[in-house]
Amino acid sequence: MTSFTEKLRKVTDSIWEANFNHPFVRGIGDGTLPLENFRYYVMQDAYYLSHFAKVQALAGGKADDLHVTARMAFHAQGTYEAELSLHEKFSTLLGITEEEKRAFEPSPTAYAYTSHMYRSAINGSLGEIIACILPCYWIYYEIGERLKECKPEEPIYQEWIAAYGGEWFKELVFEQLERLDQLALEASEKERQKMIRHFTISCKYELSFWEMAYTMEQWPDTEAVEVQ
Ligand SMILES: Cc1ncc(CN)c(N)n1
Repeated sequence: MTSFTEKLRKVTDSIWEANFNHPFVRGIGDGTLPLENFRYYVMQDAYYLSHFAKVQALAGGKADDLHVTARMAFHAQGTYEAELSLHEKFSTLLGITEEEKRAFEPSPTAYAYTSHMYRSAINGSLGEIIACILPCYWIYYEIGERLKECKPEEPIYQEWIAAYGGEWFKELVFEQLERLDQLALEASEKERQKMIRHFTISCKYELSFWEMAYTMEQWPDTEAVEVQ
């Protein structure tokens, strides 16, 4: 029998392919991505991850089972210790200054994606939240697997690939896949439909996030807007 997560993967396959083929992702693999774009990405992604960790913790608060609460807290800690510390390291290597960090503003896409996750965390069940945050785990895991054999010259890109192609990340991804399959079995049809919707929107936001970094997205220049 096809599992719920296998179905999710299948119905969103074209969005996944667009993620894999995005020039930002390909550019990490072959080393052609300008560091300026990666620098922009690191700053926006640090913002994204700091909210992702909070949503993981909020999901833990929705669990009936204390073991799941503890696991979600562990996942939030992993986001903080592993992923955000990697970004700290990249920030130093890329010369991102304290002043730049203070002046930082989330881009429209980073703001919208994190808002989408909070929406599921406030209104949704544990299953809905996991469905919403799963693309964040799963798409990066598959990208890590696909780029594993690539040898970009840039050491920062090598390290990024090694992080998402690593065993620690794989275990977390598979744990969440199993969890969501179990929650989907226990859920009503209406809840499963919401899970599919949250998951699909997040897959699209993952794609938008690459595009955001590739174009170094900015908010509209309000100076240029004439007030009538
Ligand atoms: C936007 C985004 N999505 C997923 C990941 C991988 N946790 C990430 N670092 N950033």
